[in-house]
Amino acid sequence: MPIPKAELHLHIEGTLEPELAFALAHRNGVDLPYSSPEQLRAAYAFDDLQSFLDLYYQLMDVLRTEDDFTELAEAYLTRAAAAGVRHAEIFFDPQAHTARGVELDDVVRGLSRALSRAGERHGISTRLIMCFLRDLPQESALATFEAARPWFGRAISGVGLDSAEVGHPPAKFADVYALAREAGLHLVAHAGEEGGPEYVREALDVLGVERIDHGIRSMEDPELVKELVARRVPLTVCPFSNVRLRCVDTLADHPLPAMLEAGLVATVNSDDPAYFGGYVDENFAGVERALGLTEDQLRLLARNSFEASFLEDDEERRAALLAEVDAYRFPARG
Ligand SMILES: Nc1ncnc2[nH]cnc12
Ligand SMILES: [Zn+2]
Repeated sequence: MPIPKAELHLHIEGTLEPELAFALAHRNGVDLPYSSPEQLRAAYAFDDLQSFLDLYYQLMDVLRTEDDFTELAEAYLTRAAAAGVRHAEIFFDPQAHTARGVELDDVVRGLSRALSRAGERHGISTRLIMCFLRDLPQESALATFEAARPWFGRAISGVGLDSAEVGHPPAKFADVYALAREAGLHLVAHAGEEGGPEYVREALDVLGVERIDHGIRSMEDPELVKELVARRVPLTVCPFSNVRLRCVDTLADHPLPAMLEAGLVATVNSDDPAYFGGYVDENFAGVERALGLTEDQLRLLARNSFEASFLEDDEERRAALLAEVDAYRFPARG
């Protein structure tokens, strides 16, 4: 069994495997511009974040009903359990669905149904984080926030910020983050993926986020790194994603070892595993192989994932999961 871990950076729409996309397209009468799952998978060659997002938003069109969202999340949770995931904080993109005429309540109800069964079925505790699309105006995020209010503190635990980063700095969303803070929600944001370290700085200072999603470009600003270390702000790093979206040349060039060396609270996650070549266990195995990470470093990454998770309402579970990590024995290396 892979080492126990929390997955903290996972877009549920990014777990839509080609086979499920075709099954849902058939069920819902949606035409896909590909003839087979194999042909679709062959289109997964990206030049940058935008070229991925174009396909990601296009393929989402197959998700129409509450049941579709339940099936999507159930498939992820089944795969995540095999990856050693014991706690998952899952992103979703409400605006990408409501813009197509899918009701927010259907999305949340469908996802929640799978998430609420995950403890019993898969031994996984879960949280749901609603992301705002940063390439849309803040007014759209504000309207989404108000529509989602009935779910706060029940199905929805936090807000995040994703989609095209460059040209859409965190400060654009200062008002909606202030409201989310007042509502008692957790705050995270993608920053420093394609955008520079100034995006990370702004997410911390203006939005007041508790975690940074990606954050790899923080490494370009030593003062920022010092602050992230001192404040123990976690970074949810996604190695396969960074390579597939050409933020990093190859896995062997990934800054993860330097981040750990600097004392950052880095974690390893899969981002959009159906598109980027692997789930979180495969990301762990990939960095182990390409970067020669030691067992101590792998254990630290797993510990960091639970320490960075929003489990403060269940400290007993956090402690139990950390104890599982400490007791884990790695298989003999071949
Ligand atoms: N890696 C990523 N960056 C920004 N937005 C996203 N939406 C889904 N995956 C994303
Ligand atoms: Zn992401």
